[in-house]
Amino acid sequence: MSQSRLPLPRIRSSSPVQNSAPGPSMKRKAIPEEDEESEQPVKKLARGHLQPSRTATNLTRSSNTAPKSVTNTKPRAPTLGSNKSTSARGTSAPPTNSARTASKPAATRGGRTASGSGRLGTQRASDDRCLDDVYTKLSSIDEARAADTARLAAEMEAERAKVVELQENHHALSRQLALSKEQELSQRAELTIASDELDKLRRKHAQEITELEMDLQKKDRVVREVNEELRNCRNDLDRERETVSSLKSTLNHEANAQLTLTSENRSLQTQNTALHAKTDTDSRTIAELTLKLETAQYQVDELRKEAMENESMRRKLHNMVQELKGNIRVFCRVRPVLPSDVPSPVRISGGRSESNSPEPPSTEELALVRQELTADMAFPDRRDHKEITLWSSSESATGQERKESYNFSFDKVFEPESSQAEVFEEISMLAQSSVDGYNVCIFAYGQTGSGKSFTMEGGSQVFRVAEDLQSKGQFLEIYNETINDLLGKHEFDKKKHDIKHDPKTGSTRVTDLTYATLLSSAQSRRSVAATLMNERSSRSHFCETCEGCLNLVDLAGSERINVSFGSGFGTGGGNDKDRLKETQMRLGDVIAALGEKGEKGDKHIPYRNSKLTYLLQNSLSGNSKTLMVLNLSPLATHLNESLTSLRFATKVNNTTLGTAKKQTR
Ligand SMILES: Nc1ncnc2c1ncn2[C@@H]1O[C@H](COP(=O)(O)OP(=O)(O)OP(=O)(O)O)[C@@H](O)[C@H]1O
Repeated sequence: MSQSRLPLPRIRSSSPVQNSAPGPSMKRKAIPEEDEESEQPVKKLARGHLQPSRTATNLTRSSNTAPKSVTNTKPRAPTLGSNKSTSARGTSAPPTNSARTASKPAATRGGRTASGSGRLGTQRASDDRCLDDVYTKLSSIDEARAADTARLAAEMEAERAKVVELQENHHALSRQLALSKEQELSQRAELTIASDELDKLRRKHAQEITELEMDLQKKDRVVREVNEELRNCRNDLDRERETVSSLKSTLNHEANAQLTLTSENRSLQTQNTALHAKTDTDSRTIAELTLKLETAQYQVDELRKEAMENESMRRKLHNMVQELKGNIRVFCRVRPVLPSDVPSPVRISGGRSESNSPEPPSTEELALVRQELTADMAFPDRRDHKEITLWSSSESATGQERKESYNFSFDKVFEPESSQAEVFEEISMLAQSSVDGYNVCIFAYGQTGSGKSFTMEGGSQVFRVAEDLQSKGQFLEIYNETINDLLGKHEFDKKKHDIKHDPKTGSTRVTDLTYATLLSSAQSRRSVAATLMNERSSRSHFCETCEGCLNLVDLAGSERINVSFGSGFGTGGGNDKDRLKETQMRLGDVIAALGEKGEKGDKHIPYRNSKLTYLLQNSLSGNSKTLMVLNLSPLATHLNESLTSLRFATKVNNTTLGTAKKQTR
């Protein structure tokens, strides 16, 4: 009963629902759904109708859905009469009495008959009231239903109009669809044709592309070649640019130089103008000077003539002086004490041999040691420097020290402190004679290490005269009675050299000797050997000859040969020693014979006894000027040797060679 009091308007158009099931609640639910379903397609159709420009496919779909929608939304005709079970509620007419009667329950009627009449009457009255109420309600329901029906009819009408409209739309759309299909077909045909054409075009294009690709490859190659060429061109260009830039800089440089030159040129032109003016002045001066010069030249010629006459006079006088001095002269030179003369312990410990002090010796200590080492000698002639005195000390038989003095006098005595220049000063006087055309022989004599070579070669001063004499010279050494060409190709040349004298001219010649200009080349090849006595000892007799003008003789060590060779050399030493000593003796013999000849006049001179004396024959004869330089060691240990040398030199000094003759060529 409570369900019958639900709001009635909501069940007004539920005729299809009436068939379905039992409860009114279900009816209420179904109605809105159906309404919505039936309304939705209509809305859709309306939208579809409003969009007729859709594609053919869309249109087809729309046409498929449209009829369904139409079907669904087709308004149903009222089925009031057809549904018997709902006819009472489906119609709007009020229910009839018969129906009301028929609807009275049978049980109610039977019960009233069976019970009491009072209670039944009451009961019937309330039932009637109820029934009246129901009828009242029913009549209001009927009214509402009638209103609903009218509204539904109106709605149905509207729906029908919509359906008609939709159908029209549908027809229009169908036509449109057909048209579209036709269009589609024609378009498809066109498409096929277009596709064929496209295929053709594709093939054509493919062919064209192939050709183009080939062309492209060709062009690529060309491009590569062109690129390569371009690169080369760029490189060339870079090089050209560099060249251009360097040329530009050169150009700039040159331009600057040109500017400088131009300015210099201008200044030079100015100078030139000034110089021209000066030249004019100078020309005048020159003319004056030329005149003066000519005058001076005349005077010079006059003076030259005078000088030549004076020179001739000088030579005569010089020769006279030399002759007055004697044609054989002797110089004596004492060398200084050398550091090598000082014993090594003294050199290291400074003279205090007992001390191991590494300190070098003081100057005073060294002077003291030197004094101790030096022989007792003096040079008394302080003015002319012609004397030397030596003292020897010995023990007397009584055991007392006995001192003996020895005085010697020579043409010149040089003290240890004498310089090479001083010695040369004196020697050059004689050497000058060779320039004047005399045969000159200068030989150094003395014991080993006494300074012969030093005097003859030191500073090459003597040889300067030789160079003045003649540009060429011969250099030889006599070693073991064999002549060795010092300018030859080998150290000891194999050639046999002979000495040739020309009695007519008084000249001497050695066969197969090499001529040369330099003394140094000869000196380097000289046979020099270290001996026990001397660090640098020449054992050869060294001679230079030049057309018999000047002979410079550096003799081998004299008396000390015994000492130096005796302990210093092994096999063969004795042979050398004997020969050297023999040479000295032969020279002494010749000089002694020359001295005696001076006294006797017909004395035989043994020149041929040695190579050296034979070579020097013309220089040692009465026709030449001879100088013997006696070199002495200052050491006390060499005193005896020094005395022997001094005695030999005195013998030579006392020798008279006669008058020298001038060699004319
Ligand atoms: N006046 C001097 N002043 C300084 N040193 C000298 C002097 N004389 C000689 N000497 C030195 O003494 C050493 C020996 O001299 P040099 O070689 O001239 O002797 P030498 O007589 O030619 O010897 P040898 O006969 O053995 O050839 C050399 O070292 C030389 O320099």
